[in-house]
Amino acid sequence: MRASLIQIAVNEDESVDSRRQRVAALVREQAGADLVVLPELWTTGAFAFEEFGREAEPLQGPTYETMAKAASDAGVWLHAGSIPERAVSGSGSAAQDGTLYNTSLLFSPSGEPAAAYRKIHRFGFDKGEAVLMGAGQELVTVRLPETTLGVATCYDLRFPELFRSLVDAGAETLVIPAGWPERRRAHWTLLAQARAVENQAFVLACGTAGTHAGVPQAGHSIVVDPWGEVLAEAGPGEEVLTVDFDPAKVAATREQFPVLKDRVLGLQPPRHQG
Ligand SMILES: NC(=O)CCC(=O)C(=O)O
Repeated sequence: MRASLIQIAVNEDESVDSRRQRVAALVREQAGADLVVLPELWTTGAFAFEEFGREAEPLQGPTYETMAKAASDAGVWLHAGSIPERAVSGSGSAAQDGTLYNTSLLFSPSGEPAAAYRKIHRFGFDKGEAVLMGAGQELVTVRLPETTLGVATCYDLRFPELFRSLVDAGAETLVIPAGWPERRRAHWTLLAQARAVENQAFVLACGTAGTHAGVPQAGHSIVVDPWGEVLAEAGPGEEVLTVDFDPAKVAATREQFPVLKDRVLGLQPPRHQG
């Protein structure tokens, strides 16, 4: 299976619409890949909080339309990264009208919508995304012919229980678009490898490059196999990271080294001693 991770540079000197058209052209260039992955909030930048409201789109807005077409032109499964979504009536079970979400869009090779995932863990503690956006409530997996994707976004990477739930739901390839800052790059690489090893799954983690809102981005998109080996890693700048991998390695690793079968669930809470 061939995956291309497009590590987009998100700089303020490019308009959202120009970037959208430029990214669509990059997706089209990936014809021949099975899966193409874009980063988190690449229209605005994940740290450009003031842009979230200004650039928010309904689920089926301009980014959706442009990316659906790019997926079908290229004939690829496309994880189109995430957009600032402004929810409208009927756009999701728990959605409130007008609420913003950090929503990932996935398309089939014919440009049909395959899934939408609203980021569950919002970053920023008591500011930024954490206060501007609503939290997603639903896990998302997507069945491809070769593998089952489990979807998460950026800060979600720090929450291992989310990934274990995705694995319990059948995920074999964990896809993580991100806008991860340079100053925590060591965490990015370490956590991507940890999620691969503990879940015996492929991890495809696609970040942004460039600098927006004064926050230099880490780049260094990474693909890790179920044994924790790094199959490919990007540099700091804009880059298309292409990797061939064998999805059957997930089942083989889980069979040869069956740690997931040794999980002990439902432990008793500690008793007070002394
Ligand atoms: N956009 C994000 O979720 C940033 C996450 C981050 O910077 C971190 O976890 O560290």
